[in-house]
Order: sequence, then C-alpha cells, then structure tokens
Amino acid sequence: MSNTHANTRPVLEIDRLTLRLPEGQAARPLLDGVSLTVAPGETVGLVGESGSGKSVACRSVLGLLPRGARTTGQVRVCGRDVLTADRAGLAEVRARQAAMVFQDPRASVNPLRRVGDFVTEGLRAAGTPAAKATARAEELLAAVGIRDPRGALRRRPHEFSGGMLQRVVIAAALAGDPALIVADEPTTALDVTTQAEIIAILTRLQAERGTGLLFVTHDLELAAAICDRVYVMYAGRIVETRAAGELFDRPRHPYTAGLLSCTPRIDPDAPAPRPIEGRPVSVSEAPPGCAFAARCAHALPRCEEEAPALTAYGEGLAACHRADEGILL
Ligand SMILES: Nc1ncnc2c1ncn2[C@@H]1O[C@H](COP(=O)(O)OP(=O)(O)OP(=O)(O)O)[C@@H](O)[C@H]1O
Repeated sequence: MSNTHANTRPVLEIDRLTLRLPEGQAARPLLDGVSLTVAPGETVGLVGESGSGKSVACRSVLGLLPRGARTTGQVRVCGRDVLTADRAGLAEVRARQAAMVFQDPRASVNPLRRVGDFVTEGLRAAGTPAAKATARAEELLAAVGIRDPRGALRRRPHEFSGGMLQRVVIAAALAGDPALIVADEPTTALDVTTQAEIIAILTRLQAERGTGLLFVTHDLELAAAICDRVYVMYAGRIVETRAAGELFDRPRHPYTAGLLSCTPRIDPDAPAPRPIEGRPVSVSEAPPGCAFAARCAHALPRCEEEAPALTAYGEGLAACHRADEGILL
C-alpha cells in the first residue's frame, strides 16, 4: 500500500468508458460511464457481485474487448489510449506497461509448453536475448517463491499445483517490469491457505517494484485489507469510490453497506453476515433510475426514475440520492 503519489500521473486512467455490444444497442451498455484511476505503486480494488462488469472493465485495460463491442470514452495506460492504439501500440502496452493475472492459472498457460517458454515469452518478443531472458525468468521465479527455479523452467504446467502455477503466472506478469498489473480475482480458483500466500506475494512484489495494481474481487473485506482505494461496481456503473478505510467504516451507498454486511467477519462480536435481498440485476434489465433501487431498503420513487450521478460525499464519491442523509448510520 502507498499513499505517496497524489501528484504523479496515473498509470491507468479509465475515463467515462461506455461499452455496448452490437445486438444490444437499445439496452443498457455493459459498462456505463466507468471512470477509474490507478497511481504508480497504488493498490486499487474493484469490487461488486458477479455480473457487475468488473471483468469486462479490467480486460479493456489490455484492449481485450468482447467481439463487436463499441466503446466511448478512453482507457489510458501510462498516457496512451489503448482503445485507439494500433496493433504495435497495443503489443507494446501488453509487453511493457500493463500485465494481467487471471482467475484460473491453468487457463492462462499453454499446457503443452514448458514454463520457461511462458515466463520468457514477453521478454523474447521484446528482443531480449535468450540467455538473458532465461536468467531473468529464474530470478522472477525465485522472487515468487518457486524452489529450484532453473528446474522449474524445464517443467510443464501439469507438474505444478494451482497455487504454484499462479506464482508462475505472476512471475510472467512481472517479466516486462510493467507499470500496472491487473489481477482479476487471482485467487478465486485456489484453496484458502494458498489464496493468502498468493495475495502476500502479489502485494509484496508490487510494493517493492512500485507497480500499480488493479485488484478485482467480490470480497470487500479483502479489498479493504490490501487496497489504498476501492471502487464499487453495480450493473455496469461505479456506485461508490473512496479510500479503503473510509469505505469500510463509513460506506455511503446502500449497495456497499449491503456488500459489507454479507461479508463474514473474523471478529466474534461482529454481527452475523446478512445477504443482500433480491438478486443482482443484469446490466441489460436494469431500470432507468438507480439499478440498485429494487433491492434497496431506502429507495424512494425518485430512485427508480432518475439515475443518481456520482457525487462527492466525505472523501470519496457515491451515486445515491440519499447519500447525504445519514441513512446508513
Ligand atoms: N463477450 C460477452 N458477450 C456478451 N455479454 C458479455 C460478454 N462478456 C461479459 N458479458 C456480460 O457482461 C456483464 C458483466 O460481466 P463481467 O464478467 O464483467 O462481470 P463480473 O463482475 O466480472 O462477474 P464475475 O465476478 O462473475 O466475473 C454480464 O452480464 C455478462 O454476461
């Protein structure tokens, strides 16, 4: 975690990104005016229930859009808009500026190729001589806690457990020394002990190297523990963003409060988890007003008709008509 980069240019600036699929022109877009920044060295969480658009948003950072998607707005990585970049520009962003760690490490690697090929791929594509790339790969595998890195380079993915393979994926992500890592639920496919190890490795290396980290998760408590700032997403829109501590202690959006109250706590005195009533609406069926209104205990008729804009409350922003009324206290 770091809070020392208030005046530095962000490594990621998503600016009013709206993303529609061709067949759904009339329906609500998958992403609707999403804005988000990550500063150098900053850890930023993106949280929300399944289907809220977290993966679509973070894949857009590497220019990975659903087929036929139409976008407005910008996604700038180190100042370059990836949505308008040509092939060479996009390849450079992926090789040197931003890397992604996906949920399932087995889906990220080619099962037939050796681990060494996978970790050195980006380096070799960027013109690093083979011997130097191999030495760097060994160094990276050691940094993520793989014993016998030299031997590991010759092994194939099936010889690794899921947790060990996710370490390999993190090593490969760090190979080009990117300014930004996007981690999309990087531990969901792993057991609990391994999850903690992977989070510790990722956050340690990110802090040591000053890399910006966009961390996607549905676990608000985990986000609060490791992130500097958190964005909360619902039905394709950002509904709240603020510093992790303030978000956890004093949420302003009823959806954030709902996510917090359904998260199990370690503290024995904490209230028992309570699920948010109703189911998340899919982006396409969201009503014209606040997409959360149908599940919100505090909704007024206005909430169903008029979408609330993200507005400053406290040190952050919330999109709720009632955010200044203290309804969540
Ligand atoms: N290629 C695609 N074509 C059509 N719809 C898509 C595509 N990709 C995502 N969607 C839809 O966009 C919405 C957001 O999906 P997304 O995967 O970003 O959600 P998420 O918040 O990451 O969920 P999860 O936590 O389950 O990964 C969903 O309604 C999903 O069905």
